[in-house]
Amino acid sequence: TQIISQQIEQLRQQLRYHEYQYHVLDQPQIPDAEYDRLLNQLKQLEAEHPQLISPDSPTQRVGAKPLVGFRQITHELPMLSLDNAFSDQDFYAFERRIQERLGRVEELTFCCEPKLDGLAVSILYLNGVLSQAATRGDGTTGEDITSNIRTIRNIPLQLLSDTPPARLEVRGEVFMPHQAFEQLNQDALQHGQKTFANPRNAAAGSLRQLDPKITRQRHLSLNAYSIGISEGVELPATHYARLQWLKSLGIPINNEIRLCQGSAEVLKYYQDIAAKRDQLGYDIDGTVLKVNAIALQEQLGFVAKAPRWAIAYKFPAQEQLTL
Ligand SMILES: Cc1ccc2cc(C(N)=O)cc(O)c2n1
Repeated sequence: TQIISQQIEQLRQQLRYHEYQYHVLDQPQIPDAEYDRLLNQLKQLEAEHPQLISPDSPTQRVGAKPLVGFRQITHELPMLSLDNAFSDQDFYAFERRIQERLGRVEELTFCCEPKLDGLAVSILYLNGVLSQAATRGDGTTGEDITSNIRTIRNIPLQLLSDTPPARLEVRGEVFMPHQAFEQLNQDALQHGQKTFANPRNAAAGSLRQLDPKITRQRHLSLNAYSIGISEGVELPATHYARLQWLKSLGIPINNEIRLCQGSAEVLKYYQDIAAKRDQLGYDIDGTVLKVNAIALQEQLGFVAKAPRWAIAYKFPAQEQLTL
């Protein structure tokens, strides 16, 4: 069965390539019917040779049996939330704080993207194979939703690289496009089931299904927005380049991501996205604006979320008594 296993491996590579062309580049090379034919051919071969089935085969998307509950997963790196700006003034103040902290004057480059209104997830690839996925949860601990994440068609079960990193944690937003949301609520109405108030709730409800066969029917989508853990790879020096790198591995990123030089371009981007908000086909609730250079990100670090309801009122520094 050496020939058979070669046939199976060749079909798997073909299917992964076409999934990448369709879901990541939005440039399918073959009609859907041809893709389905290849997938059915692989299913047939695997059915005849079950010992050759592997979890990263494109046929292994629909998870196993329903879970009885979700395992907890602790994120090695906390998944952070973002501070908010509500006006141009807030953005100018944000940029000024950064410049002061960096002691710089020249313009900053920002990586700008729409802020998807879904829910944040963490997906771990071990040697290029999708091994574990979790919800953001409270930022430190989330729920294991691996079997549900595997059913999302634009998430690759295996990275498109011959030399994948030993460990790569992809962070991104899972969302339900408007078309899928309308379809889901229509079906729910016809079957006397509860409808969802908005795509975000629908995505959350679909990801927290115990039965992956239900999640699979919900037509969710992922857009990656950052890298968590990475081991065994030299990452690019800017956020934008890292997102392009993820895309080259077969991880879908949003196609409205742009680099902007200085605050004027950033605020123009914000207006551009606001203007096209209703044509995107999915819900967004703003934009996310990040300093592009990773070295500057590391220099700036994070501010632990101090409570807004408490303040320490300090005494003036005491003059050190010289004895
Ligand atoms: C660091 C971080 C945290 C949450 C995020 C959330 C989104 C989003 N909802 O699209 C995009 C980002 O670039 C994010 N980046």
